[in-house]
Amino acid sequence: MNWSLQPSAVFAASPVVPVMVIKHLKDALPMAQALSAGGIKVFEITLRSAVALEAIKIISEAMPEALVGAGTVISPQQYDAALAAGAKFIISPGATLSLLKHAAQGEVPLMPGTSTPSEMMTALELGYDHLKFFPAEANGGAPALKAISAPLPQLKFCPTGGISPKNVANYMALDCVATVGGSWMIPNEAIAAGNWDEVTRLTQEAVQFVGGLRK
Ligand SMILES: O=C[C@H](O)COP(=O)(O)O
Ligand SMILES: CC(=O)C(=O)O
Repeated sequence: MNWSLQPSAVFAASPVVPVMVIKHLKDALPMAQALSAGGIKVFEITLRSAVALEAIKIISEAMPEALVGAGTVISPQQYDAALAAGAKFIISPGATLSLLKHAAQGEVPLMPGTSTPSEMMTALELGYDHLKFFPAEANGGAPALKAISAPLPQLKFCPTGGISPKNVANYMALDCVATVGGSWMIPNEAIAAGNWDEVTRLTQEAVQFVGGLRK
């Protein structure tokens, strides 16, 4: 890999990676600023909305110090589009061979989503050792990740999907976990109401709590 940034730097940047769904472009900057005010330095903007690429561009330009990446990238074409929009890293819910091979030749790191030993071994064979464990809770949560990762100690994970203050400590207790992804600090009601102070408050709480659980 000849990436401009190491995935380990993305995992190290914040104890929590906010999984952002931006439906309206007007929310892009206020959401990123509210998260930043709460202590977040890394942003995963999911390509789940029509304005996502534009949101990546706006936030990257306005906050050059921020590590702005794209999530829900499921094809080589989307990898290229996110890169062109300014994404510094790419996250996927899955690990197709076409995406793994494409990103291995690309400029920015891909953190593919995996949930089985075979997917993890395929990713490792192609040079990927920083992976997402997705969807974490639905796949058995921290006990499952502990068991799956035991024979694969080379791998580091960012578990995502169903993580909340109630279960996050179970993940952070694992040697293979230094950061988790989630959307609990960006509730839909707060976004709809433009209640960015609430997003900052929840983010501060999350960063302090999860940061305190780092080893
Ligand atoms: O698909 C869901 C995202 O990965 C975030 O998951 P979450 O909303 O359960 O935190
Ligand atoms: C959920 C996830 O991993 C993604 O949307 O990229």
